[in-house]
Amino acid sequence: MSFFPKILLKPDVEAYLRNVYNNVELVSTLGAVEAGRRFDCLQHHLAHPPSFTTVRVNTLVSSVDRVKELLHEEILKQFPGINITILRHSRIHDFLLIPVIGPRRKLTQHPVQAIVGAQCANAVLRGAHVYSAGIVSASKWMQSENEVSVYSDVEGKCKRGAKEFLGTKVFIGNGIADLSRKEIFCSSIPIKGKGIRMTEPVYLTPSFDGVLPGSIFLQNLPSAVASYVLNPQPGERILDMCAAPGGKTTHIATLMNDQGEVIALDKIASKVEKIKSNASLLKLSCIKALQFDSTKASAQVEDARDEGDGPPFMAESFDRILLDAPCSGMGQRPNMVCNLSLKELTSYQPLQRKLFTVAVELLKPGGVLLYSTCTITLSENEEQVAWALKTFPCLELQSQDPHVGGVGMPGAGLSPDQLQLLQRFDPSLVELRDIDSDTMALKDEDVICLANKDTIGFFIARFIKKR
Ligand SMILES: C[S@@+](CC[C@H](N)C(=O)[O-])C[C@H]1O[C@@H](n2cnc3c(N)ncnc32)[C@H](O)[C@@H]1O
Repeated sequence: MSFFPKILLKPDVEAYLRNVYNNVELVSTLGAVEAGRRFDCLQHHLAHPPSFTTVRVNTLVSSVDRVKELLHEEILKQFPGINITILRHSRIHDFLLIPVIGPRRKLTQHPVQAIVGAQCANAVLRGAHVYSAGIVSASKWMQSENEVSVYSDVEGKCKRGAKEFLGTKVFIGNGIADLSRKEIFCSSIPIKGKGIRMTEPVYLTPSFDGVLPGSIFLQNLPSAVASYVLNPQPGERILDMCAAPGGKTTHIATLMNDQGEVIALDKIASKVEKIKSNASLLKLSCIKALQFDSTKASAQVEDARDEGDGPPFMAESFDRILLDAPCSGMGQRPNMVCNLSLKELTSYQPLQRKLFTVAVELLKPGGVLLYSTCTITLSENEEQVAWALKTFPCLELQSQDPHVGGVGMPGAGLSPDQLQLLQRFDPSLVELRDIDSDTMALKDEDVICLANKDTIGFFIARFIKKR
């Protein structure tokens, strides 16, 4: 049983990513040893959660300081006696940072064990309890109210209902069973709801499920940076081409003071419902969420509808466009095991280019196009920027404000000046360290600096369409 693993990747995927992080341009800048060290760091960090839980405050209904006070009270309720300081981000004004304490290496493990699926384990590492559907196996004597040690079945090899599991498992914390083994596996009706209440997770993260609904939105820091960099203004017409579940859509609408029009498209109907419910929960009325394939969102002149309707839309009809593209998602954390094949990992570039081409058509001259992904490959990030600049002479790469992440990664033939304009959040740049009370004794600016770096992997490029 390993306690502190690196992300488990398919061998050809690992080799592909190793090559990305050891590409000729990068190695000539950093040296082979440093490039190798960073790749090791990356693999480690991807398996672990970011060092902060980040919360966006809905500033249209609550003040950031009031929410900070209320969340502080909530954390004291959840973790009595543990002092966790909440910090306001100095540049992302509606953002609160809550340190994630861990990994806590000294927890005692109990004889009663439960094995959960890797997805469920990822959620537990970010503060969730264990839902009964996520439990794959449990000790044969597990009764409700037992103290249970919970493990992730990282390789997905445990048989549902097994009484014992001798394969690879990773300890993720202790909890109290809400149900017995019999209730979980022998019930004639599907069991829903909590199965184990986590009392001692390896990573101590408050659960904000159902806390201050409508006033807060859990969001990764780079996602909030993307909305700020887009810089939407009240009264503008904005297109969010790949919008579900609406994290950035709702942030954009909030930054516009709910004035103007944010058109949020997503290809999948059920996901569009999620955008609508998030918009309604956050009391935002300027969002219009529609199911549509954004690769078809640019109208030929003859099939364009009247302005205001759509899609498809008239060319050059949006002030700003967000293309938060479908991607391989390799920046997501924590991710102890990644089942993505190399074929899938490398399959996104053509779709991203199709969407990008539509975005350029729909953008007004002088308008801003923001391209982002939550992945770390060159092919979906810097290579796409190099392609865009070559394919669309009307586009100019612009600097970003705020720029709190790193710069672009060498390897796609971009100049050093161009790389400076890109914003890459790359966990490979973060030193390996545990977060404990020493971290909380750091100066605020050092904590914010850590929070800016120790995030999910993410990429942002901002373009302007020349007049
Ligand atoms: C990275 S997620 C978007 C996250 C979202 N922007 C947010 O901040 O909450 C990408 C989304 O693109 C959607 N998508 C994929 N292909 C699409 C297409 N051709 N047209 C519209 N949406 C698409 C997926 O359904 C998925 O919800």
